[in-house]
Amino acid sequence: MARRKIVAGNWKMNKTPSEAVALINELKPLVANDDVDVVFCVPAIDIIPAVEAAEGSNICIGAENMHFEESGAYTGEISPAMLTDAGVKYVVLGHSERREYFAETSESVNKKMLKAFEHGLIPIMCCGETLEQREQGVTMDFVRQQVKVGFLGLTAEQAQTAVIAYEPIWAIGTGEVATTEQAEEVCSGIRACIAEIYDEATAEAIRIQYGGSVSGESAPELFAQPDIDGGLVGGASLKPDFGKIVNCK
Ligand SMILES: O=C(CO)COP(=O)(O)O
Repeated sequence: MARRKIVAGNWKMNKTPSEAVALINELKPLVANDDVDVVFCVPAIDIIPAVEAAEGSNICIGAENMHFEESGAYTGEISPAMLTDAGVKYVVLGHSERREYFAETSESVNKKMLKAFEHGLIPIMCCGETLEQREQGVTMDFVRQQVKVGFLGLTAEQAQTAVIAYEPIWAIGTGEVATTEQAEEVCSGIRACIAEIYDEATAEAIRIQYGGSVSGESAPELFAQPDIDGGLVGGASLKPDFGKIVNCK
């Protein structure tokens, strides 16, 4: 069965609640497409107005992070139940910016992956190498390790519904998009890794996105690759260009 494409915007730390509503209203008609899963991952404070603004459209709202505990003394954090109660369907986990600036590790990402599934949230787990790692030729080893640890303890059934976003760190926000060959090579390697951990059926089902300077111009070729099932889009998800990315053929 063909995998359904999934195009997600990662707004990062952009847009106030009122700006979020305005942007969703602006982009709603541009991203209307029932053949693709369209997700807007927004800052925590934007979630409730974003869910309301997206109601009746094909847009699902995602979060950019969550804590791995149910509740408790974790000042400033957001729990999985808070997300689901607010109408969130997806959650980005282990983005390289969180790994770099907020000390996230593959182990903490794994705890979050397990907790997300307990709450029926679909995780979009990010992985990807630095420029230095690419130059040293260790990209695939590094990404495989991120995936293996991130997926520890997940059942095949859970793994099949998870989304992995391959985001080479050197391509994020730099305007330097990976070549189609580089992106496909790693995404197919990730799929092979899932087949090793689980089985072919799980590898065939899991959706793998590419992220890193995706634009309306670069998306068609990237998304046409056999192992790339859509994208996780930063900067361009805040603009009408996101409509082109969602609708690219
Ligand atoms: O980090 C990204 C999405 O999570 C990619 O960001 P850009 O599309 O701005 O490069």
